[in-house]
Amino acid sequence: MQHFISVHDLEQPLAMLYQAQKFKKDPLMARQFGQGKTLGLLFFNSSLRTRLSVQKAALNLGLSVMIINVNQDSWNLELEDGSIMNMDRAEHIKEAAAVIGSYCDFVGVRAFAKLENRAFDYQEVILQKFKQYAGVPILNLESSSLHPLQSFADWLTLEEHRPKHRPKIVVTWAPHPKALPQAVVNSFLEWTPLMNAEIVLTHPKGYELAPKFVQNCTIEYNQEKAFEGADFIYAKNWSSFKHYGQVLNQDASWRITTKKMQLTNQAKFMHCLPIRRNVIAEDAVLDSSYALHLQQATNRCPTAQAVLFQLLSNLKNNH
Ligand SMILES: NCCC[C@H](NC(=O)CCC(=O)O)C(=O)O
Ligand SMILES: NC(=O)OP(=O)(O)O
Repeated sequence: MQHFISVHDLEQPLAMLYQAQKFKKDPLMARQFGQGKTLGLLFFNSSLRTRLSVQKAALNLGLSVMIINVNQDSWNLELEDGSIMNMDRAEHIKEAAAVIGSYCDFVGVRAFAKLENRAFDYQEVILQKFKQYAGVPILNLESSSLHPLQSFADWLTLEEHRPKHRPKIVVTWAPHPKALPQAVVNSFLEWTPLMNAEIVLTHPKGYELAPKFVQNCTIEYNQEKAFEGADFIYAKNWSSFKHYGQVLNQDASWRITTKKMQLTNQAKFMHCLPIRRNVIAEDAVLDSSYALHLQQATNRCPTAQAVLFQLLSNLKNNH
């Protein structure tokens, strides 16, 4: 694995899962593996879990970590080729990526969708330019359209709670006041073929996702019907893909409640966090024994560690 941009970069997904399970049991089992190597982490957007879990995973492997909040701590970056840079952007991504690549052995990048121009967002311009100009492996810390580190932690969490039968996983849209990216839900759907489960996606009309992400799931517009017999409820808000970046409704009847959870097969509740309480899901759901959101967050460490371990192994083999 040279880069970790999406699930498609995994050469042996099951081996990665086992590696994450091993790191969960014994986080320091390879504590010198990364000695002398440096991981750079670049954030164009806010983060709590990704920032801390990747840092923790790196420290467990003996890596050095450097973090920068781009646009706040450093210079505003120009992304367009050939632009005349006489406005507010002081540095071009070509130079910035090359410089960072010369200081770091690999680089993690978080750059959310701006939700203004669908084609631009889905081309993953920032990530691709880093890949092109940094000259080192790139790690996706949530890009415009994908969040593979989250999906990997979700997969580990699902495996820890897998019922004896083939589970039914329902991915449900839930209301939110702001326009959010589609990255988490796209990415989760992209990882579901690894999960040996029936996947049902439920959302209001107008919230259809990009066709390439919904090939392995059934779409059910009636949320209550979708919940019947579910073993896992994965809640997430996203803004419209079709009417790109728009909030089409904030219909509170889509909120996850204990009453709705009773329609399921004693389903576990999942969310990637951060979550707005009593908007996406009510307190009683988040404070219940069937809520897995904190376990998902915990699992961000061993899964990130497995990814870093694999990238490091590849680096070492190539030198
Ligand atoms: N990394 C996990 C999710 C990040 C982002 N959520 C947010 O921006 C929530 C912000 C808010 O609730 O105001 C998203 O949906 O992609
Ligand atoms: N779930 C997740 O990626 O959280 P952060 O946005 O806080 O990193």
